[in-house]
Amino acid sequence: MPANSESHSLLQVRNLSCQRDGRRLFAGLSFTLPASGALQIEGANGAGKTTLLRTLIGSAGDYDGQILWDGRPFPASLPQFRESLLYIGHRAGVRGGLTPLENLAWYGANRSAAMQALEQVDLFGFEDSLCQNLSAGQNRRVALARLFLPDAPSLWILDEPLAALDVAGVAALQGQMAVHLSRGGAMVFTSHQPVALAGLQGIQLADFAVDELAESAGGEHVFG
Ligand SMILES: Nc1ncnc2c1ncn2[C@@H]1O[C@H](COP(=O)(O)OP(=O)(O)OP(=O)(O)O)[C@@H](O)[C@H]1O
Repeated sequence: MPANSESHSLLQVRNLSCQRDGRRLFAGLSFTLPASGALQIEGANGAGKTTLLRTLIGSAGDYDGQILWDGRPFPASLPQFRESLLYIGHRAGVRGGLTPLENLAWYGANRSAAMQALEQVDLFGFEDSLCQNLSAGQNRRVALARLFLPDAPSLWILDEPLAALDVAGVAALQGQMAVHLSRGGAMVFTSHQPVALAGLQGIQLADFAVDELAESAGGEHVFG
């Protein structure tokens, strides 16, 4: 089946536009993300990357255009979409008053799976420390450990996953992203840094900004 066929697409975005505080962040944004597709959203600070991700996960309903999951539009498909979604936001969702093991348990991981995931992100020995006593990079690793759990959901939406990671952490994450894609998973993420990932496609949000002189419509992009 061709990667860009309607039936094979996981996430479809059609003519998406969004504004905040009277300012249009992006307009005419269309893309299709199939299984094994990876898309990096790029743009300057304040360009609207986080707003776009929050729109894609169904947390911001004030947009124009259409978002479809598995061929069915939001909001009707949101329950099925959320079953397939692993979202790690800017603030990473790590509870400081819990340990790394307890944080992963909160997401449903058993002790054995959580320990293996924490080892993968090089947090062995820190599993019982309170996260509020760990560094920024270690807390980011706790959040990212969810990507190393078995049976991770098929769609990853990640806001700045590389932020605060050291060189080894970036390499480990890129490796796990490649594994996920090889298993038929898909991902959309923001990053100000280049990400080494075969087949990775990119969108510059500035290309979808609207100014007073010209409305840019980027056309349909198919990634995978
Ligand atoms: N709820 C909101 N109310 C008003 N303005 C908002 C809201 N959310 C975002 N904005 C504005 O929209 C713009 C885009 O914000 P966003 O966080 O999406 O940018 P970003 O591209 O992710 O930036 P960065 O690279 O700095 O993280 C900013 O100017 C921000 O102030």
